[in-house]
Amino acid sequence: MIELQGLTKTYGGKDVVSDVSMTVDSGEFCVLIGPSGCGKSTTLKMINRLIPLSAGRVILNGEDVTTLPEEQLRRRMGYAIQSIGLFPHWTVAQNIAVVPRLLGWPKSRIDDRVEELMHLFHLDPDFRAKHPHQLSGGQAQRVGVARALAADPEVLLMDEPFGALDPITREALQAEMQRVHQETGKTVVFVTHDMDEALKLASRFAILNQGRLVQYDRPIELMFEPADDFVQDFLGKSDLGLKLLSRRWVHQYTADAPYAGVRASQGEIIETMRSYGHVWLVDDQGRPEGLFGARLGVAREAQQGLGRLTQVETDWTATPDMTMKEALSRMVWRRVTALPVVDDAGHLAGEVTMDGIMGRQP
Ligand SMILES: Nc1ncnc2c1ncn2[C@@H]1O[C@H](COP(=O)(O)OP(=O)(O)OP(=O)(O)O)[C@@H](O)[C@H]1O
Repeated sequence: MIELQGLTKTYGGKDVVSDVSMTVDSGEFCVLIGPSGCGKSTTLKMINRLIPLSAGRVILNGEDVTTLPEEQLRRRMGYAIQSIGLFPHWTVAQNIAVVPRLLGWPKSRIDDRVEELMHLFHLDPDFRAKHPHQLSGGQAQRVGVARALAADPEVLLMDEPFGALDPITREALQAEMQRVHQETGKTVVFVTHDMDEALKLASRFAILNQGRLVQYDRPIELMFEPADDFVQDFLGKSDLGLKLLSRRWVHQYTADAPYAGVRASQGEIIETMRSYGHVWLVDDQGRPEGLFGARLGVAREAQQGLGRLTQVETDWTATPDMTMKEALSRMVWRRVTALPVVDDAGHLAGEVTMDGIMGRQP
């Protein structure tokens, strides 16, 4: 666990990081994100004292980081950065072993650890003896992260570690990072300005603006309860809403569906529609056949009576295990504000609606 208490950095009389307080719990993947120049890197570098604090404290598992000897600090906090900083004349194995060697580990323990890390990062054993110039960008970055983890630190600090990579390599490394985080359970503090990357990796977002921490929350809370207009605008420019819906399921949003049997009288159907704004017509087996109302562009027509019946076709029903993003896409494509949710037998089991998406926090 890391506690930042009133972290402040002043340059030339101006606070570039101002009174940042937050707690990163053990095993958390915390992403520092915000516009360029908002103080992300400065905050990160103050955590491991690469930049001295102007005010505040950093507490690592109960101990004040400013009182830790340098050597302990390097052991307990791994650090990986975009430009990697591998030593060019050293082999991959020597580069990974930097901190263990500084700590005076015996050679056999170092060799074992290097092997373990190369395996963890899917680096071929042949790479042990290679030099950094013989590696691709992605391989070098893996070595950089492996090096940061070498002494099994309590915390891993990462400053835009994948920023310089092409999109495909970057995605591969993000997936790898996700896996390594799950396998090692490390506490990670990760700086990025890339919202996609943040969403893929973060369990918590720390959003900074002009040196201040404006919100520290889980992604879902950011979406439903942005702390202020800045956060709302910042997130609004990303497709966070859609990304979150891609991780939600239709069964989480399913509500009871207003319906009428095919044999229902016109009066009954109209009455249900008056109450709910739309009504599903189901056949004798309870399978949805048609929809009155809830179709964009026919609302006025529907108000005056039943309006046009929209035939339900299989490609716009939803199933409970479908993502909400897919359900929303079907709604948009079919220009309807409600989709029938059907069970395995095709029976009407409920509905998902545009209002439900807007109003519900599953
Ligand atoms: N050594 C320094 N002296 C003076 N000002 C500095 C120094 N280092 C950083 N700053 C200023 O502090 C502010 C925060 O910088 P920082 O690098 O932490 O931002 P960032 O959020 O990581 O930005 P980016 O996303 O562009 O990397 C910036 O306005 C920067 O100009």
